[in-house]
Amino acid sequence: MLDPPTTPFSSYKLRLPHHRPAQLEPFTATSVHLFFFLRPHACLPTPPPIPTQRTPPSPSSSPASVDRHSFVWRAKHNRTPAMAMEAAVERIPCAAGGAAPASGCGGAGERRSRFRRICVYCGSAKGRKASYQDAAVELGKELVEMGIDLVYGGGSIGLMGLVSHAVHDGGRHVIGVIPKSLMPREVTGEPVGEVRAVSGMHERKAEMARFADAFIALPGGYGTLEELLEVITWAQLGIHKKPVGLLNVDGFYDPLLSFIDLAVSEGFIKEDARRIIISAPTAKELVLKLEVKSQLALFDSKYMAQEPCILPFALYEYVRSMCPSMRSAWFGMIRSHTALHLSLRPGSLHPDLLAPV
Ligand SMILES: C/C(=C\CNc1ncnc2c1ncn2[C@@H]1O[C@H](COP(=O)(O)O)[C@@H](O)[C@H]1O)CO
Repeated sequence: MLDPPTTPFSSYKLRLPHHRPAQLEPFTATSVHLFFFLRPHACLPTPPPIPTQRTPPSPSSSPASVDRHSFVWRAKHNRTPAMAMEAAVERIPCAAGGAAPASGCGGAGERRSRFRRICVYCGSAKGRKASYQDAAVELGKELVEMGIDLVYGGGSIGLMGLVSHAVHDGGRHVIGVIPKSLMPREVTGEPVGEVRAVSGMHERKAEMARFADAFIALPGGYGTLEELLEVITWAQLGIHKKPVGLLNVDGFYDPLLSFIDLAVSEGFIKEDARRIIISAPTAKELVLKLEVKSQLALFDSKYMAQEPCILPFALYEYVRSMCPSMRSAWFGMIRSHTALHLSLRPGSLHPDLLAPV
């Protein structure tokens, strides 16, 4: 059973079945997929070989046929649901609501995220509202909490200074990538951490993107928007597969998101390209969503080609086990992510995911 929704997010725990057996739903044939979904990519087993003789997917698979399909898949991987669940729980980051592993969970320096380094784009000004500044510090602390290093545009002015100091003070590594022309202290202030000088703005953006496993934009101005839109465009073109997040502090990015939705409805941006952008109002939620998104991409590339019905069930199991207050956000993400797969196997989406959020 999960804690009531009033509990702070960081204190949610996923209960193992042997902790509260009476309150957990029985394992389903699909529980096993949680294991594969949550595993760090380095540990993923080799995907099953594509059979030479395949039955083509029926145009509308029933849930029963999906269960059968899942059962065959599980048999191939030779794991019981209990083994899978135990292993999966071990791998859930604590801040994501998972049970703390025996080794302990927390403290600066320990990496508990699948991301090694996140690139943060943000204002060289602080903005008018204190909430923007608070969010920059909160994001820095979240990176520390999750054991993630920072790459950013260098310098210590505005929100850039707040986030970089928070990460540096928390003991994580900070890389500032800065063009030589912006290096004078009177332009950008005194940077913390490692400073990498580059010849110009283009090289800077390429370097920042190369170092990062994911991107987050805090509120900012032209510079932030330009960096953000470029990295979204690169994702659209398939230049990278790293997740991109908007920290939508106090609805700062609502007008931009509305504009992008308009561009979708007017036929200038494709639906799936719209889904490149992940947004959340708090750093904790955003980092977690980016983790989920990153897992989705991994799961897709490893398994979807062979087993298109697995993903929706794996995700459903995953979300069901997490913080209730975030379920609707995740269900929305999963629904849109699986839209493509629905067209392959309509019966493969769990009915709960079809309900409005
Ligand atoms: C010329 C101005 C400030 C120069 N200072 C900057 N130092 C470092 N990085 C900067 C600077 N200005 C822009 N950037 C990059 O763009 C983003 C912030 O731009 P915004 O327009 O403030 O949103 C940031 O992510 C940096 O990478 C006077 O403005």
